[in-house]
Amino acid sequence: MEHITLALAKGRPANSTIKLLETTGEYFTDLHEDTRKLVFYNANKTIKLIFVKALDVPTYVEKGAADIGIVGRDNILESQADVYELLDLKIGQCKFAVAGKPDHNFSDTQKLTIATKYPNVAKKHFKKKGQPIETVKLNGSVELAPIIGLADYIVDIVETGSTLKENGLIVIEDMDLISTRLIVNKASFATKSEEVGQFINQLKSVME
Ligand SMILES: Nc1ncnc2c1ncn2[C@@H]1O[C@H](COP(=O)(O)OP(=O)(O)OP(=O)(O)O)[C@@H](O)[C@H]1O
Ligand SMILES: O=P(O)(O)OC[C@H]1O[C@H](OP(=O)(O)OP(=O)(O)O)[C@H](O)[C@@H]1O
Repeated sequence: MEHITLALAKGRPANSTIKLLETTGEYFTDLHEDTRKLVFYNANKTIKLIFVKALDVPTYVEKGAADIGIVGRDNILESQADVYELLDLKIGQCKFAVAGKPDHNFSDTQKLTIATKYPNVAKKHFKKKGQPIETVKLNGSVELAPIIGLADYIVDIVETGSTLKENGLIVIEDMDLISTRLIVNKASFATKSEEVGQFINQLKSVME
């Protein structure tokens, strides 16, 4: 059988994903060592595991540099990559939301400024509503933007809601539900169907 390349998002959900892979019996040499290595192999070298910045995972998969990717749906939506999304790993569950100050009072016709790590997601959401916006791309601490006056609203991830609460913000509108998903390159889905199918079934069997 051909080997498959699996791109895993670095960051918060990585540890749970690795645990899930190990539950299927796949252990990766040196993975738990204190190392800067980014490429790992399972025992019989049928899986090459690469660690990639989360937003790059859909790009690796779309371009075929990885056959399979495991990454948050937030990054899949933001990347707009043309890939198959085949499995919800139910890890890293949160949601996208529009949030702002409780006393927000902006007219619908006014062009709103939205601060976000996810400008494509924000643009798509407000376009559907016919609301003109301008986005300000931030890379973290997004909740600061409405407080400081950098933006009218934010589009960000909400999990427990405590970051919003502690900064005096509220959810104004719920958006998409997010969790860690398995995505597959369209060509690999056809040419490596057996390997890809087996990998997905292994995961499914330990999730039930
Ligand atoms: N409360 C949460 N806040 C942020 N991300 C969450 C949360 N809960 C689950 N997630 C998932 O975890 C992923 C982000 O993890 P993390 O913040 O560690 O990534 P990161 O690599 O630091 O991100 P960045 O590339 O923005 O630096 C998100 O893509 C999302 O799918
Ligand atoms: O609803 P909560 O449980 O409070 O979680 C949501 C917060 O977590 C994320 O930030 P992260 O910790 O990734 O930090 P960041 O500001 O660097 O993006 C997200 O951007 C929110 O700020």
